[in-house]
Amino acid sequence: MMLDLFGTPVLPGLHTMPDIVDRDEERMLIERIDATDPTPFKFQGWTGKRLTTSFGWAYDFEAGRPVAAEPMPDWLLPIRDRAARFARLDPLLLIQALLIRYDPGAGIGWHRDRPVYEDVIGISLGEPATMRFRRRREVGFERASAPLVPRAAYHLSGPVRHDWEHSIVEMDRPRWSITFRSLSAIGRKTLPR
Ligand SMILES: O=C(O)CCC(=O)C(=O)O
Ligand SMILES: [Fe+2]
Repeated sequence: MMLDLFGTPVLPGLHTMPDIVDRDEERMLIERIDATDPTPFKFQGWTGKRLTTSFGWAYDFEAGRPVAAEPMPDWLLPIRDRAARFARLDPLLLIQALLIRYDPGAGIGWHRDRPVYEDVIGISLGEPATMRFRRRREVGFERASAPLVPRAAYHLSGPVRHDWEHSIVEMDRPRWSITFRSLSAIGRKTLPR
């Protein structure tokens, strides 16, 4: 994380916590993610190298809307509860889980998460990575970055979630992530019940 002289996060709304899972849990979660048979992210005929499985809700990028997905499996619920405690949220508010496997050569391009979602809490597994952030300014972009430490959690809320875009550069070695999301006010109006 970028810090100023007083150790204050430069990106308001970004919070991190080391070791939200231990090494045994990391191994278990990676096996579980792989066992869900994650599928390539598809968008407008383009197939990405990033493999994903969604629980709770999935965002259908082709249709441009959220669709219901399988409920979160039992093995994921204690992890969701831990993520919620870290973010100081009621675990039941985390209605979506996205499991991602980044094979070598896979990354994620510049984006903001869909507006139907509010809080984003991520857990990094496998290879260390860097999350890059940028925000448009009158001239060019303001930029920042934060390390994604294996087994650590990050929470994107407020300005870093709404005003900044984020991306992860392609890596040579595999990384997995689990992200949990709560609904936004827009999402509460949009999602079918
Ligand atoms: O892999 C990660 O930690 C981030 C994934 C991400 O930005 C997303 O799914 O929107
Ligand atoms: Fe994202």
